[in-house]
Amino acid sequence: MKYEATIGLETHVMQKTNTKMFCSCKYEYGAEPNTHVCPVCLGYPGALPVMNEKAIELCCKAGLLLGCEINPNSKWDRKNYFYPDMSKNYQISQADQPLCMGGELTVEVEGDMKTFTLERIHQEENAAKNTHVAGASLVDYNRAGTALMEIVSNPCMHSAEDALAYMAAVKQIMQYGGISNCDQEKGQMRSDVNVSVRPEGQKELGAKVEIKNMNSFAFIKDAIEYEIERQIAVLEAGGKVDQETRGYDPDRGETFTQRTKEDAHDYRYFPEPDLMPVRVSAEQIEQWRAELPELPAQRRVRYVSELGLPEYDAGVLTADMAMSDYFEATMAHTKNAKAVSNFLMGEMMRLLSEQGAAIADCKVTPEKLAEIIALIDAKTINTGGGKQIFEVIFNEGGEPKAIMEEKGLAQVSDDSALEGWADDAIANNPKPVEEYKAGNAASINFLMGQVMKASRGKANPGAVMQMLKQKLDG
Ligand SMILES: Nc1ncnc2c1ncn2[C@@H]1O[C@H](COP(=O)(O)OP(=O)(O)OP(=O)(O)O)[C@@H](O)[C@H]1O
Ligand SMILES: [Mg+2]
Ligand SMILES: [Mg+2]
Repeated sequence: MKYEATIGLETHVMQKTNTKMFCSCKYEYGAEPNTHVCPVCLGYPGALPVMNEKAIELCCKAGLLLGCEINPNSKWDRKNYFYPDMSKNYQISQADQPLCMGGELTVEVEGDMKTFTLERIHQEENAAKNTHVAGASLVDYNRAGTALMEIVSNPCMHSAEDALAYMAAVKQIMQYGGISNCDQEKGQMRSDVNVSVRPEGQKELGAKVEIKNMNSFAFIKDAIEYEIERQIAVLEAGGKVDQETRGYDPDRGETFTQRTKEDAHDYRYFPEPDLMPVRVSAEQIEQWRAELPELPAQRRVRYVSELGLPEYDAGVLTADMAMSDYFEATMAHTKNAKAVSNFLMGEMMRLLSEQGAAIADCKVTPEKLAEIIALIDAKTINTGGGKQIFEVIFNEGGEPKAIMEEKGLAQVSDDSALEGWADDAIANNPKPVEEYKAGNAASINFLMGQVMKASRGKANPGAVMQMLKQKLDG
């Protein structure tokens, strides 16, 4: 029998707010444990929560970026559970009236464009961080109460590849939108992965297994693939898949039972009596919409249609927001988009990856790159000279013109110098000369190479080619 897998993701994203969701404690990653806490986020009796407006703005903007409807009237609920990561014994969340509803995302998966739909995005507060050590569990409440959104997809994905493409797109959009840094190593983006399997053609979805709190894309891929196979094997053996929560063991590449059968009802949600409903006016939504940044997909289209870049370049440049911002900044000082793109995809990416550096710390500023390109366009230096200058500035800093002079990189177009090198190349290489004259046009490239070498890369290649042709053809 053939089976179809179905996947739905609940993606938790920590928003970039200065303070926590319902109190004025700061959140600082890596701070001394339990130093950013107060009666509200520790849940002392009688302490009253106060809503963080910035978090509401970021959640709504995330919704607008993902095509959601913004709910003008959402409300808060308590999700009750007993576990030390939430000392109040409930988490403030949104049950039936979330801030954002619906939404969708179109992404490329292995060459096909696919649209995945969202059920909702709701605002909630984060739980504390538990660390389990031998014989004990340690709790750090610094993270408790920080602003966290949950982006819930519909069960609309069918493979690990779908899920990864979806998550990568969500991450990119959150980063571009300034909603979150989505640093997975810092737990800023974590997903609960829901997987089920059904015989092909069956209408109802199979029982779902939820793998909670996954932050590595690689582990999510492995866990989904393992789980699909496991569930198919259960069905093939005539068994029934239990609805349960499973954990993923990265060392063994397997999932294992954590908790069986747990339903949303078990949490016993009830309305939060200490907070007013959230009212968002139509004017406010329009103002936020107007503030939204351009997304990678929109930038890609613009780079092709307005700047004339190849699709490939546009895709590479927009994949990383910092790279794309650098490209934009350079374009403020030059009109030569292709030259900028070539430098970024070539020298810049090579040097950054060789040195494990970040573009934000790069000594070649957008202004300096534009200046190097201007020197090339004016034929003051050739492209090779430009690359040398780029690398020097990248490593040591400095000014393009000064480095050009210091290294003697100014291009030689002067006829007498070129003529001397061309004559030498012809005299010393009778074989390629003969081949060229016999009709093998490509042989001239060897002679060209000799002249460039003799000039130590400084000859103007166009002028050299012209000079050689004149001598050989004439
Ligand atoms: N049969 C199924 N197979 C795969 N995924 C499913 C299936 N049914 C539901 N899902 C997915 O499971 C997720 C359910 O998330 P939701 O937040 O609504 O409930 P929950 O898991 O009970 O809540 P929470 O984990 O936040 O306490 C959604 O992403 C949905 O797409
Ligand atoms: Mg959920
Ligand atoms: Mg869940």
